[in-house]
Amino acid sequence: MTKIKICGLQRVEDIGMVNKNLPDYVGFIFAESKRKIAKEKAKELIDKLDKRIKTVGVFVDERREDVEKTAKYCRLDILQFHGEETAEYCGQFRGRYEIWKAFSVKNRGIEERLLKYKEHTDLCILDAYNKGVRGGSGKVFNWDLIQGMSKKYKIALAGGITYKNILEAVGKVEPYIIDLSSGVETDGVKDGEKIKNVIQKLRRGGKNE
Ligand SMILES: O=C(O)c1ccccc1NCC(=O)[C@H](O)[C@H](O)COP(=O)(O)O
Repeated sequence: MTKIKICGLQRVEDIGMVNKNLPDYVGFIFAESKRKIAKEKAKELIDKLDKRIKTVGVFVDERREDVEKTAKYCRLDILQFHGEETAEYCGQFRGRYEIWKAFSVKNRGIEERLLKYKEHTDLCILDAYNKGVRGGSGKVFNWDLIQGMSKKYKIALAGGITYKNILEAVGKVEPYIIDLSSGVETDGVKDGEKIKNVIQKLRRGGKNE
């Protein structure tokens, strides 16, 4: 069964929504973003989170010491690097945390990049390329560019996934995880109905619609 991550939680209400619907992972953005959260607030939310849900901290080109501080303080399970971090940088945290590295997909050259990180990371997130925006853009990329990739790499598919295209995404890319943020928001905040619908749709495979 494809796993699901809901990214960019910021409010106590968001925790209520995920606790009801139990995605496999939730993400907190510690980088510059409209979804940025302070580590103190993230900890407050994580303390209220259902223990069956794993926590992912999202960082962009952060100093190692600051990542360590935030990860320890919030007791994160997984570190997601969404910037220009090198494979060696990612590898420094390995063993203590699960390590995910995000890549924006522009062309078929993506596989060469994934190969460099394979030994140093646990999973790669394939996301849309958008000039000036690191993640959470709500834009879909051309999935043909990563055809067959999930056979060789452990992959999370991100970028513009919604209730409408989630099953097509799973069928075409066969990722280990589907990662969503914008697609479960209304007017820039997380929407409980959208979270429920998308998780049910994935888990029921489109049955009982
Ligand atoms: O979501 C953000 O605001 C963000 C900002 C900076 C770096 C990463 C960010 N998000 C990372 C994610 O894992 C998102 O879930 C992923 O990019 C998909 O987003 P969306 O296209 O909105 O579903």
